[in-house]
Amino acid sequence: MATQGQVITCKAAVAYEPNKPLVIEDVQVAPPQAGEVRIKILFTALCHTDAYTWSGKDPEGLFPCILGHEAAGIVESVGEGVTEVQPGDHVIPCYQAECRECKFCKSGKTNLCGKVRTATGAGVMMNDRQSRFSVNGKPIYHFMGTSTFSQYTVVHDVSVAKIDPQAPLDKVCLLGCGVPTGLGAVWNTAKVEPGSTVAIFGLGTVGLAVAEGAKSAGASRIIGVDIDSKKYDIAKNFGVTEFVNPKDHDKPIQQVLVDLTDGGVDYSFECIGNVSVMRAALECCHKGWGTSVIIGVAASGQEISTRPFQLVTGRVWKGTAFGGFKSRSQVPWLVDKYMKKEIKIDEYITHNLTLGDINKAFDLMHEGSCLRCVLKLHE
Ligand SMILES: NC(=O)c1ccc[n+]([C@@H]2O[C@H](COP(=O)([O-])OP(=O)(O)OC[C@H]3O[C@@H](n4cnc5c(N)ncnc54)[C@H](O)[C@@H]3O)[C@@H](O)[C@H]2O)c1
Ligand SMILES: N[C@@H](CCC(=O)N[C@@H](CSCO)C(=O)NCC(=O)O)C(=O)O
Ligand SMILES: [Zn+2]
Ligand SMILES: [Zn+2]
Repeated sequence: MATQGQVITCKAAVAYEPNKPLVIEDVQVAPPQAGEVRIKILFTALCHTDAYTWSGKDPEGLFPCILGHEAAGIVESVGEGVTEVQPGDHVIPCYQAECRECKFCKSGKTNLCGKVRTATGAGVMMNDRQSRFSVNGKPIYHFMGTSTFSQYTVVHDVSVAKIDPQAPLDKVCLLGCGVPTGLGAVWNTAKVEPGSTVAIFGLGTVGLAVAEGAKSAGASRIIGVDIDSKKYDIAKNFGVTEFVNPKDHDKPIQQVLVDLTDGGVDYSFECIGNVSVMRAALECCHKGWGTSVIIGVAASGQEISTRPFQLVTGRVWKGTAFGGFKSRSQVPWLVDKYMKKEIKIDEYITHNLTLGDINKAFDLMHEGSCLRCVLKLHE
């Protein structure tokens, strides 16, 4: 192809400083080096974690950078030694890598991968610890190893899932983060059994995907907890059977749930990123076996606490990244499940805009009516 081996100049949204509007720039994207893949990003959604890093509260946040990690595109070119994808392949970039060689991958105990994590946390590529992005010669940091708010991006080959070319990229881009995270938190991390009682704190995309996963796992009661009562109408379509607004109660929310469920829920999920809610989510679990899964990302400096007695008496506190899914192996499987209509995606997409509207898309994210906004990157 004409662009292979060449620097590509394209449009990208650059975050120069925390909370300052993103700037659509002409960005130079260097060719992929050994073990790297350059992807033409066609569609990207916004996730709450992009807003979190942009806010300046992420201890790994680096500026200037190109945010974005929930996307789909087509491989433009590959670097030396890349064997598993080739130009023209349809792919989803994966912020959680899967190398199949490191001690994490080999352990069989986790979906975390250690191969490129130090580089992705430092906003650079492994090979030369440099960025492939620049504006007028000045480097721009990568983000989460994906940087999908750009018409072209460079990622490590261990961070690319090759998917069915028939799958609509404007939909399956959501399988880059929020939907798998919620489904996997239920299926892989908690392993919810049929008949279980479940509480979900926060009914955004992640919480609704937890509801969808819990329904498919056969949970008998799925209690949604949100401070925005408007969420209940939409949440019913994802499997939520009861709704509780903490603002309607004088008692602590954990007590409300314990009273509602004869001693507590079997499983709870925190899908907000609020450490007080994380405590409530643990403490609303049933004595002896209740398990609480932390999904929300809390700001730098925030810490969780509870009485150790809560754990001594059998409650279990867990966390999950990308729902425990092994990215390169299981994202294609999730795409196939969507194609067979076994999981929802379209229902999470409430807005469609273009890259030029990205600041408006972030504004929308803070409105209760927006679940996922998908941006089209090319005309
Ligand atoms: N662990 C992971 O791998 C992973 C992956 C994706 C997202 N996340 C994180 O998950 C969280 C949720 O993401 P999202 O995109 O669904 O966010 P979102 O903002 O769309 O949803 C959050 C919901 O929580 C509700 N809420 C806020 N404060 C509340 C409170 N005190 N009590 C009850 N409800 C409250 C809001 O009304 C909203 O409905 C974020 O922190 C995000 O960074 C983690
Ligand atoms: N740099 C952040 C990390 C935040 C975090 O926990 N990220 C999740 C994914 S959120 C996707 O929307 C994750 O996968 N964590 C595991 C990892 O980063 O290796 C911070 O320090 O707060
Ligand atoms: Zn995300
Ligand atoms: Zn690995």
